[in-house]
Amino acid sequence: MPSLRELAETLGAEHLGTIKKDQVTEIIKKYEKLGKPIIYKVEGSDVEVLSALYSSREAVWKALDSRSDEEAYRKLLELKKGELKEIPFKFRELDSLDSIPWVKFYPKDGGEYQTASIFIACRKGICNSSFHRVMKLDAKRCAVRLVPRHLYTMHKEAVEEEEELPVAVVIGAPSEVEFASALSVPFGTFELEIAAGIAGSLEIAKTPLYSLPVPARSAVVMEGRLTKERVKEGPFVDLLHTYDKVRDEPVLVIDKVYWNPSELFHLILPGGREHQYLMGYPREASIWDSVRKVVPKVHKVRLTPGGGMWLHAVVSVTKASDGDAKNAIMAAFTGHPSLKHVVIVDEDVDPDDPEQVEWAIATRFQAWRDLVVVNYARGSSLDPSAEGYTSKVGIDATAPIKEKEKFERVE
Ligand SMILES: C/C(=C\C(=O)O)CCOP(=O)(O)O
Ligand SMILES: [Mn+2]
Repeated sequence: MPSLRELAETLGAEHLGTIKKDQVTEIIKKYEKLGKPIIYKVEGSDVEVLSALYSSREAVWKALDSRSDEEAYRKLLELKKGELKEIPFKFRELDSLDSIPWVKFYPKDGGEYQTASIFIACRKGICNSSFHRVMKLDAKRCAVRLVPRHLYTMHKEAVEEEEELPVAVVIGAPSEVEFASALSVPFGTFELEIAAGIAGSLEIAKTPLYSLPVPARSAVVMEGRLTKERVKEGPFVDLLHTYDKVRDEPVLVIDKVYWNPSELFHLILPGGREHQYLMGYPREASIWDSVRKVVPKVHKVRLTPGGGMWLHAVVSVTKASDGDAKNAIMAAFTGHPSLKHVVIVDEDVDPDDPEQVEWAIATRFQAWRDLVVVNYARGSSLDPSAEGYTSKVGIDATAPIKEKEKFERVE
């Protein structure tokens, strides 16, 4: 399993030296457009940082040691458990939270944040690894956004039993760990074992205070406790490039901060390409898996950038019967419950080309026949237009099978 440093160097990372905190956002944005990873330091910290790593589809393939979407999707979907090999904990202790880089990425963000922070917690025999953004409150305390999934449940149960939840926060973990921690696997499946399955095996070390398993080849590990205390977290620019609202979220009290200087710390630009690929790519895999069960062939699944690689998908398929496209719409919504709008196109339309997709809607779609609307569905917490429920829309922009000639795209 290559470390983030090895992967970044393979992808031709550019070394930038030290940059000022208020330049971080602009610089990452610039290099994401170029599809080039960068290695740098942020003023005030000795920790070496990596950004713009997953800023192209090819970089994601490389990270997952794959040569196509199908190969990468299969690795993410297999959910095969691999061996966790324990080695000694060799990190060096840092003075405080202030020794690592913290960045306020956008003017109205609620504070300085960590964005590549993976939380590892174990409780009652179940371990979990998942991404959660962290907002710094002071030298010992942070606020953590717990989207209602597994860590949220573990913390809720701990609070109900009047306990705190010990956690390890890992930053700069190998790619397989990052992608596995962005997956939506059943509760009880430990994402680090899935990362080990993707990579073959995974070296882990147990943290000194709480004995939590962390990837040994990571840059920073923090040990702390998720408490019952709540504070305002946010606003914070999310995948959709809007300010996610302020919520009351749990306080994380930090006990120890450790550093492994041979690995690279990771800062992900909120709402940037890397954020979209890391969160969206596993959901593409899940849509692909769901749709391929109901149509003869799925050619491409694209969670499109305008929808934050989260709310909008275009899927190209080969149909066996004309009703297949409607089933593909329903399958896509099942594969990714946060999906809001999906367009199904034929194999002659490229989902990567918005003009071709629009052409398919213009020439092959009739709303009375091809529009699927599902009201009062569960949508994404990120959608500022949703009020409790979401309306989901599916567009069947495929041509009738028997009339291919009439709908031919003439080049
Ligand atoms: C992907 C999410 C946050 C982010 O990375 O900004 C969480 C959104 O989860 P929903 O289930 O769509 O509410
Ligand atoms: Mn989980």
